[in-house]
Amino acid sequence: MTTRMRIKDLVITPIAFRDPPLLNADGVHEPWALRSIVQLVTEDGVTGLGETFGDTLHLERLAALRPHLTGLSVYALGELYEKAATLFDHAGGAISSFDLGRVHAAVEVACLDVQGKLADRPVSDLLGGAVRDSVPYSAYLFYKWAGHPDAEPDEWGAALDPEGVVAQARRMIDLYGFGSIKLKGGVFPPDQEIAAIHALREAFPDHPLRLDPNTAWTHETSLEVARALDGVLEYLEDPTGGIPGMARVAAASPLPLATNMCVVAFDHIPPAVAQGAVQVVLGDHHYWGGLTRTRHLGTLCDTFGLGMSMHSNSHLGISLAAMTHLAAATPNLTYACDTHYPWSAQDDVVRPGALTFVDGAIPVPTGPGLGVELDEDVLARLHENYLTCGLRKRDDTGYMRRVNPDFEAGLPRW
Ligand SMILES: O=C([O-])[C@@H](O)[C@@H](O)[C@H](O)[C@@H](O)C(=O)[O-]
Ligand SMILES: [Mg+2]
Repeated sequence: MTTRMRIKDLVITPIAFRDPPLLNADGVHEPWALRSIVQLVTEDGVTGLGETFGDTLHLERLAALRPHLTGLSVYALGELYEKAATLFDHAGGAISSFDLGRVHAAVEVACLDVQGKLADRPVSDLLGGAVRDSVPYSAYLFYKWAGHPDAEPDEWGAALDPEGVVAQARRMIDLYGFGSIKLKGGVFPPDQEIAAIHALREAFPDHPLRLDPNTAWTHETSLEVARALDGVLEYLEDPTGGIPGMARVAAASPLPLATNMCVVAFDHIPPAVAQGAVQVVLGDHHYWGGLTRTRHLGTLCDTFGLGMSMHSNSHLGISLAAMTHLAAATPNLTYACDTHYPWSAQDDVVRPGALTFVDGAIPVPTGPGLGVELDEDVLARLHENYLTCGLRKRDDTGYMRRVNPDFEAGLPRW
């Protein structure tokens, strides 16, 4: 094996970037979002990039895996998975499939970036080849405060009622050209969120719409909302919790149900399919063990007649590039992908130019690997933010409670 293929080191840099006060069922986003940037270096000095979570437990797992990567081929993805599974005792139940997937994904994406660079091919080619030249994303709207407490209002302003939500949609669509819209719900009583969806429908008659309350509703409320928005939404995302709960709603819902909460690992698929719990799975390579495994998820969704869409959390451009290659190579990705990118674009670690929205879609990068370059100066600045911001784990509920001590976190809320 040539040294070009063998892993010498994995450099993991935790970072923090500005995040607006976006509201959700758990609370509100803190002023900083955590992430980490992965640089996988081969013995010959080829570097592969990855972007992953930044919470302490995940960073500790990556640090524990790091010495076991030395000498491994960047092509040995099966061996990589087995090493991580053994190290964290997946068979003995010490780590869930979901958490193992998170760890594996962090390294796998960087391996694919190296593979692409060695072969002088884009990552989409390594995943079976792009079936589309560009990947559509949706405008991901959030109820939000005008600014963080004790800070100036941000450029997006407040969105706390249907008018505010429509104004946010208009700004985001003017800036990026998105052709479909998702509203993060679970924040206000359901009738207010139904009113916001109707306002969006009136303002944007041709945009497919989605609503995602992150399990804030009971079975009865979920069905009431599904019936009220029948013919208005393309799907309803995670109205209630758990596979059996979703199955109960799905049995009577006129709308298809989607999830990124009750089906997040391969072992969730058999019960979800057997119970008819969901009609659309939102894949996410950061959860599902990387790009190759999420591409396999696409095939499984196709096999079982499930639609496929893509989930997002706060992220930067390395993740956006990876998502774009994956979505480009997944034929049955039947919906525009979610992305938080407009909320964090100002702080990107990727040099400008490789990823640009055109009419709400990202043209698939054609350069070798992920096709993006790291800006080391921005990385250093965001790492400094991490060192000084004091956050080590996302805590939307704790932050909300510091502002509003009466906030009740229990779900379902309505
Ligand atoms: O960023 C948020 O507040 C979202 O609610 C995120 O945490 C979810 O994971 C996600 O976007 C979703 O679709 O559920
Ligand atoms: Mg969701």
